[in-house]
Amino acid sequence: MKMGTALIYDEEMTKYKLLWVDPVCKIEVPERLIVSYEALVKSGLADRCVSIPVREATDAEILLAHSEEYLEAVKKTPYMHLEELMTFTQKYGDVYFHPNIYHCAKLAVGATLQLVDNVMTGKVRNGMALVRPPGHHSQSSAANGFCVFNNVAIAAQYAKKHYKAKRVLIVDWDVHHGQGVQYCFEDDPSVLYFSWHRYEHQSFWPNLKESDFDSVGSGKGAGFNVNVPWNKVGMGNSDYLAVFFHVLLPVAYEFSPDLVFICAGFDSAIGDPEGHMSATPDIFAHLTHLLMNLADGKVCAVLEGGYNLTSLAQSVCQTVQTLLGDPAPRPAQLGGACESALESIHSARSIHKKYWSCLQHAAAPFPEEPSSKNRRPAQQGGSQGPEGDAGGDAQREEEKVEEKEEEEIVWPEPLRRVAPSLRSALLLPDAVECPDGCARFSPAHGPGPLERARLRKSYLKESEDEASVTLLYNLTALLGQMEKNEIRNGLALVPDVSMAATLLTSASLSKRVLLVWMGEGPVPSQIIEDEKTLVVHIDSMEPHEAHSKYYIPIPLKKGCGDTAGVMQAVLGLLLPLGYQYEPGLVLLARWPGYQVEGGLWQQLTCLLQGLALGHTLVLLQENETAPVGITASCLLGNAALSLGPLVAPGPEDVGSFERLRLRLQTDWPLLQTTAPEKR
Ligand SMILES: CC(O)(O)NCCCCN
Ligand SMILES: [Zn+2]
Repeated sequence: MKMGTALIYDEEMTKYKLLWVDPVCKIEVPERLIVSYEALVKSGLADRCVSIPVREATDAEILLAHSEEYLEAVKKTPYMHLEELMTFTQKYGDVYFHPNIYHCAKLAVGATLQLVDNVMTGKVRNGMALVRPPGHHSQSSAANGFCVFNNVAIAAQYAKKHYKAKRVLIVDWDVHHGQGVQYCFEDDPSVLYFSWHRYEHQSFWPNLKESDFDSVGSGKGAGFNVNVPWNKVGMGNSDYLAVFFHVLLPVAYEFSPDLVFICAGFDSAIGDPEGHMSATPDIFAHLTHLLMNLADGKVCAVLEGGYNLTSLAQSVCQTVQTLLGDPAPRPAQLGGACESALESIHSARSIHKKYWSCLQHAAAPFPEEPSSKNRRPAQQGGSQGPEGDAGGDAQREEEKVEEKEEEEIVWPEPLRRVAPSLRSALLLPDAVECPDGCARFSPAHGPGPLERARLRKSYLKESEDEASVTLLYNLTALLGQMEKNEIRNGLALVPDVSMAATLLTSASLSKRVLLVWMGEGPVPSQIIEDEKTLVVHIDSMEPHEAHSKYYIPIPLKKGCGDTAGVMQAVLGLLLPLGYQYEPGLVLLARWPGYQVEGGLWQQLTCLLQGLALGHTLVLLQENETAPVGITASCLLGNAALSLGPLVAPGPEDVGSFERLRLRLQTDWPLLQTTAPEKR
C-alpha cells in the first residue's frame, strides 16, 4: 500500500499583506505561513515529507468554481494602485487585495491541485498544502473572509473531472463556516461537505442563516451538507471528538468517499483570537487519524485559517506528524461534550436522520423553542466545561474570557511523539511466514527456571509442554518492550487466546488496559473482575445487562456479518469508550473461528491505534494464519481498505446500541449524543 506524505509550500505565498488599516483583516499576515513551515522544518517533519513544488492554477481550473467576470476582475488587481485596490476591496466582505495576491491565489489553488495529483496518482498516500490566501469563504463571484479563490472547492471539482472521483468528502474544521464550499456543492450529492463553526445563534461572522444545522443541501444534494454550529465559545477536545464519533464519522463511513479533503483551519484551536475555543493542538492529531482510514487513506489537508501563530504552528505539526504515521499523542483528560455542544450534536443528528441510515435511531428533534431560534444578542457565553452549564458561571466565565484577552492564553506544549525504532513485532509459530516490514519477535534471552516455574504455576496445567511456557514468556517480553516504547505494536498467534489475554492483562504495567474481544468467548472472569481492564465484547450474544462499568457487551444479532452494525458500534460506542478510558495498552483478541470480514477487521485494527500511543497487541488463534497479512499491513501503518458505502445496520442492533448508550452514558459521558434535559 502506498506510503509517503506530500508537503506543498512556497514562500512566494508569503509575499502579500494588508497595505492599509483594517482591524478585521490585520490578523491575516504572511507570518502565518512562515511560522508553520519553520515549525515543520525545525521539528524534522518537513524532511520526512515528499516536497512537491507549487504551480499556478490555469484559468480553466479557477473557472471550475468561479465566474469569468470574477476572474477577469481579479486579473486586473496586479495593476491597481493603492486607492484602486481599496475601492476594489470594498466590493467584498472581510477581505483585502494586494498587487501580488492574484499571483498568490493562483499558487494556492495550484498547490492544492498538485496535492490532488500526487495523491490520486498514488505517488504519495496523503499530504498537506500550506497555502495563503485561504479559500473556503470565496464564492463564484466574490472574495470573502480573506479568501480569493476557493482552493478546496476547485480541487474537489478537479478530482471529479480529472480522476473520476465519485464521492468526495470535505471536512472543514476551521472555526468559521466555509459558506463558499457549501454554496458550491449545495445540490451535489457527490460532494459531502461537513463544517463545524462558531455561530452563537447567527451572531458570529459571517452571520448567515444558512450556517445553521438545518441547512442540509438542496435537491439531489439534500443530506450532503452537514453543519454543526457552535452556539458557545470555549469548545474543547471532548466536544470535537464527540462530533466526530456521533455525527461526522458515521455519515462519512456510510458515504464512503474515494477522496477526503480537510479544510484545515486552525483558528478552532486554543488561543485563537477569532475562535475563542479551548481545544488543544494535539486534538488535530486525533481528528486527522480518525479520517485516515477513509478513501484508502487518500487525505488532502489544505490550510485555511489560524491566527494565533503559536497554536497554528503546533497544530500544523500535529496534523502533518499524524499524516506521516507517527503514534497519536495521549488524548487530554476527556469528559463528555458540554451541554451546548450536545444540543448542536442532537440537532445535526436529528435533522439528518432522514438522509443517513446510520442516524435513523437519532433522537427526534426537540420541539421548536422560540429562544433557540430567534437571534439572541451576541452573547459571548463562556465555555461550559463538561460539568455542564451554570447560568451565572457563564456570565463570570465570559468576563474571564474577555479579561483573558488582555493576558496571553497559555496551554502546555504538545508532548513529543516518539515513534519506537521497531514498529511491528510478530510472535508467530516458526512455520508461519513473517510478512514484509514486520520483525519476527524473539526476546533477547529466554525464561530462567524460576520464571518458567512461575508461568507454569500461574497459567498452565502441569502437563503443558515447555513450548507453552516459552510462548507465554515471549508474550510478556513482547508486552514489556511495547510498554517501554521500544516496539509500537504487535501480533501474536497463540494456542489459547483466553489464556494469552489473561496473562497480558495481569502482566501489563499499564494502569488501564482496553481489551476488545471479538467473538463468542466467554471472556475469562479473572479479566472481568480486574478493575484495570475495560472489556468491550463485540459478538452476536443476546443483549443482556452489562455486568459492570468495565465489562461492556455489545450485542450484534448477526455478529460481524453486519458490517454497518459493527462500524456503528465501533464509531459510536467503542471509540468514545476507548478515548475516554485512555488506556496504556490496547489488546484486540479474536475468538478462534470467529468470522470477521477483512475490511472490517482492518478498520478496527487501524482505528484502535489512535489509542495508547499506538500500543496495540492483536491476539489470534495460532492455526488462524489467514488474517496475519492484512493485520500486519494495518499494524505497519497502511490504511485499512475502504468498506464501500454502508447500508443500514440491523434495526434490532440499533435498538440495543441505543439502550446500551443510555445505560452507559452516565459512567461514560463521551457516549452522550443529546443534551441532558432533552433526553
Ligand atoms: C479562512 C478563515 O475562515 O479563517 N477566514 C476568517 C475570516 C473572518 C472574517 N471576520
Ligand atoms: Zn477561519
